[in-house]
Amino acid sequence: MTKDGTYASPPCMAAEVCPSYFDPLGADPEQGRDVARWRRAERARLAGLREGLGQAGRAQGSDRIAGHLGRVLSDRGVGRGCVLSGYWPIKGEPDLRPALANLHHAGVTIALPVVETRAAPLVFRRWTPETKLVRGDWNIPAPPPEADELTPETALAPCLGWDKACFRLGWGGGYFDRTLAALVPRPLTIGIALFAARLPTIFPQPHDIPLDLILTEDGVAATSAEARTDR
Ligand SMILES: Nc1nc2c(c(=O)[nH]1)N(C=O)[C@@H](CNc1ccc(C(=O)N[C@@H](CCC(=O)O)C(=O)O)cc1)CN2
Ligand SMILES: Nc1ncnc2c1ncn2[C@@H]1O[C@H](COP(=O)(O)OP(=O)(O)OP(=O)(O)O)[C@@H](O)[C@H]1O
Repeated sequence: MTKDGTYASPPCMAAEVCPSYFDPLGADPEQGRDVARWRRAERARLAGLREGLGQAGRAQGSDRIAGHLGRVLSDRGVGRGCVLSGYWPIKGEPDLRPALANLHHAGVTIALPVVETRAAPLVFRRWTPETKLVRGDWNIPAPPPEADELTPETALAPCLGWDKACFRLGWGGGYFDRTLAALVPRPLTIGIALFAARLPTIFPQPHDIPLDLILTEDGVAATSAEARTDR
């Protein structure tokens, strides 16, 4: 608004046409249920796709992603003294454990995500190749409760599916979205995915937070900055 009480540009009336337009909590609950059902089916399909690659196919993909990851991190100045969170692979997720060990030896502090409270943000705890992991929620190996709690500046997020706007489909707990919503400042988030797991859209819901970039065996497949200029 200008000093004389007029608007510098005409007011936008979109909220009067569709009251939910500016209200992130105004999403249609029925549509939300349809999306949740569709996501469950897609998770099963995408997990099957990964399964179908076999051990050797998945290992090849992991090695290629690890190669690209090294470059992406050094391009963005992630190195000695930085805190990076990885993940311990489950259910055919790309296995970046050798890359995490190499980063540790290069002086990067590595953390792993831990579900300490259900339906709450993840906690990140320090990992080194010597850390004895314990079985956490969903049987995911995680550092023990006495490992140092860290705040990652860069976070790797394994994706079952992804879209060009950098939205991620995970295992359905909503953990990464809750975590990114709570972390200030938000870490640089790198989705780790197979190129074939690309979806035209994940039908983003109000709680979904886009990642900064998606890294696949073919290299950087999407970036948030690119998604913004696409609009
Ligand atoms: N390797 C790895 N570690 C990770 C993640 C990951 O995606 N991969 N996570 C990334 O976030 C967190 C764990 N994510 C989880 C996601 C879902 C459920 C779970 O209980 N899923 C239910 C379905 C939930 C629902 O549909 O509401 C289930 O399958 O029974 C548990 C943990 C932290 N660690
Ligand atoms: N910030 C949030 N606050 C409260 N609930 C949330 C939040 N983010 C996600 N959720 C809940 O989590 C549920 C699952 O979310 P979604 O389908 O996006 O999971 P996902 O990203 O695939 O899972 P994950 O991150 O665990 O791998 C949603 O239905 C939503 O109710």
